[in-house]
Amino acid sequence: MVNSSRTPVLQTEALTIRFGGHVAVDRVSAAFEAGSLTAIVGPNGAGKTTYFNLISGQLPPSSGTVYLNERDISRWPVAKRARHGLGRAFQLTQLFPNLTVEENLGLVVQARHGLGHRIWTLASRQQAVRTEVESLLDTIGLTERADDFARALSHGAQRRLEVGMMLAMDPQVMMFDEPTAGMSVDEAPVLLELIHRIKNEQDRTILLVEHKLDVIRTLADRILVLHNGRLLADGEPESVMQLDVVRQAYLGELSDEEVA
Ligand SMILES: Nc1ncnc2c1ncn2[C@@H]1O[C@H](COP(=O)(O)OP(=O)(O)OP(=O)(O)O)[C@@H](O)[C@H]1O
Repeated sequence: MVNSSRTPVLQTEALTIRFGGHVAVDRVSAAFEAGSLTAIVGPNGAGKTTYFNLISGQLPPSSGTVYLNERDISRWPVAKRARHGLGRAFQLTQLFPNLTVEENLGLVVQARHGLGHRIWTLASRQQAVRTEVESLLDTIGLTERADDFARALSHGAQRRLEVGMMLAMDPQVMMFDEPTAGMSVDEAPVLLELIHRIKNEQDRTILLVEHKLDVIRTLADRILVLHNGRLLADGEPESVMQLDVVRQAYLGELSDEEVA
């Protein structure tokens, strides 16, 4: 449940981007708190992925602001946003196919420790990295596959390894754009369960672009509905999904004039 008295970790204020004459994201203001999972929904072309790109830094806004812990990060490049706690699954983290699962995780953990703990001895640093990698392997359910090459994993397991690599960066915010796209019916629930656990066990702020209503109902504390780049509704899933305007827009039955 979102507690509105807490300071948001992430916030967008009148965030807007135009492509020529087309406004793909149109003055979207929303705040996201620690420990919350927000699903961003809307018909095809509503602006969901573009909104994500503006938050993670792949696109610069035409106007409006993105705040991370109350700092204006609107003009920061992707890598700087990532270093300051914005993690985006399957984009910022790239697997090394010819390294093992354990080595992939170790690289990210090592990079973080190397930067943050220069005064440690080599031995204590190596031990800390090992312990953290073991814990990550357990979290993503790949302990048994630790010595396998990343390229040998199934699509679903590779996505879980990427989530593990993102977790290794210890982000405050985790963004997932249709995380189960292209997964088999066996693989999708495993990844969703992992996202659920991350949400429950850790105080992460999670943003999820998702089309599947059952997934949204299971995972989300809150739904943002985008339509033609505008924020059409924002609230708890059950009440938002009841709104006629949302049902019609979500199903694509509403003309642009009716929601303007
Ligand atoms: N780089 C770009 N240049 C021009 N138009 C763009 C660009 N990126 C997105 N758009 C347009 O902005 C609108 C929003 O696209 P976006 O991909 O964000 O929608 P979406 O809600 O994520 O859709 P889907 O559910 O189909 O992925 C679309 O009309 C799209 O064509």
